[in-house]
Amino acid sequence: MNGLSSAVTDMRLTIDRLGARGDGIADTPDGPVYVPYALPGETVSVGLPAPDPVEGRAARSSHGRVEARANLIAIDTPSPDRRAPDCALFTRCGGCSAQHMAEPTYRDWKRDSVVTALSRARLDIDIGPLVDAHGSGRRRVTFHARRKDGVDAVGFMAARSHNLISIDHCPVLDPALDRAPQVALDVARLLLPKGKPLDVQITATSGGLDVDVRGYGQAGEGIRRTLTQAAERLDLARLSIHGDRIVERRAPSVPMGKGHVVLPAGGFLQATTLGEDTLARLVLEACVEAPRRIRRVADLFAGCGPFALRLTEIAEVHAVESAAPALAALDRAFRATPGLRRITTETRDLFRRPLLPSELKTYDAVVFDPPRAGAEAQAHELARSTVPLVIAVSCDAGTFARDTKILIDGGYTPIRITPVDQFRYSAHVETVGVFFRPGIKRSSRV
Ligand SMILES: C[S@@+](CC[C@H](N)C(=O)[O-])C[C@H]1O[C@@H](n2cnc3c(N)ncnc32)[C@H](O)[C@@H]1O
Repeated sequence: MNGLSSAVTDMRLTIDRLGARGDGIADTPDGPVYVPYALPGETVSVGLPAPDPVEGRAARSSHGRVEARANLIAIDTPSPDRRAPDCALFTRCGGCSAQHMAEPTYRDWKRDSVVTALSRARLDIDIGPLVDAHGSGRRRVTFHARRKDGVDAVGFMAARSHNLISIDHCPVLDPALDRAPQVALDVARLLLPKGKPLDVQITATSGGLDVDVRGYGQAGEGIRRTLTQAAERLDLARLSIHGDRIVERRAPSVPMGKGHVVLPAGGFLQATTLGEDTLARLVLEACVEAPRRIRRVADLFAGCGPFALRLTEIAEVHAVESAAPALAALDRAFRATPGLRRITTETRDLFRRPLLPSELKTYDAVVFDPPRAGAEAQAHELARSTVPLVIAVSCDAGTFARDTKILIDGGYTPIRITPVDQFRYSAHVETVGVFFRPGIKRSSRV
């Protein structure tokens, strides 16, 4: 335990544990103090800002304890679990929070976020080792673009601030995005004179770079012509504004299973190719290993079909999702790929209208992969259903734990929980949970 007096602004602390965002936490008699980039066992000198500034002030939690965020001044006794970061901008750039952790510490910390979320939900379930799914790196990046004092800048938000850090290289990106910072700057320069801050999303596709700009508003004829010329000069696959296609020079497609999906501009895509492959593999394995033959699967929150296009190799798939352009892209890919079983699609808001037990009864398996908010309404309906196999894919450990508890309270048994790391050096972790409803009869697997 550390001593913390409320009047002091500079102090020495010993770090006791890691927090969910990667901060070191010193447990003081007055409450936890969060120290960015500090590791357990380290003695650190920190500054605790006076109570007023919004950033870094000491705040009282709902339990009445002081939760303080300190600034790291110096690491007095470094941990053997500390490593040199890959990127010179680490600690200044807000993109990564964990480049300072040695591999075993990093892996334990990531896996622990799932363990902690499940134990907070009072669930005592075995959790598998973290599966690394960084692969060749992230295939999509969003840059912020601003004009300040007449100077155009493109980059990421600085850590704990609204300032922009200019980027010309990011080591967590796929090499196919090497020229993305320059492309973002070139495109932003044409649009920033309007005076609005922009987000420039760039995706590496089989056809080349796919660029979608947000924040600009309506594009008139003049700027459309200018952007079309820029797409030519920069050799882009496609350039769009708010998903409105300005020019498509080559199809911005990505392979999924045996199909090729032309991505809807700005639509959801798993962060890394290996991440998508890994999540889909875990989903497929669960179906193949099921105690009975899986003939019909509902793929809920299906996006543009990374699971459906692989599941169709073993079963008929009904893909449900709220984004119509994603389902249209899936349907086109399915129709263009010979030799697959049937895929049907349904545009539906699964928060408001989850599939009901009467609809679910025709499926041997249900996969759901919701946004961070989770699939609470759908989990409640599954809990009332007779679906033999449920596979929950999640990008948020907290809502995964909540939905898992609903399934278990509804009679499902967890078979395997696998954390997957496709957002290297960030606090994000994906989880795949496989659940069986006990008592399902074995059927012929042929
Ligand atoms: C995490 S993504 C997963 C997509 C897909 N499974 C994949 O791996 O690419 C979540 C998906 O849920 C969709 N979604 C968000 N809110 C929804 C809702 N209320 N009802 C149905 N789908 C929704 C999003 O459009 C997005 O495609």
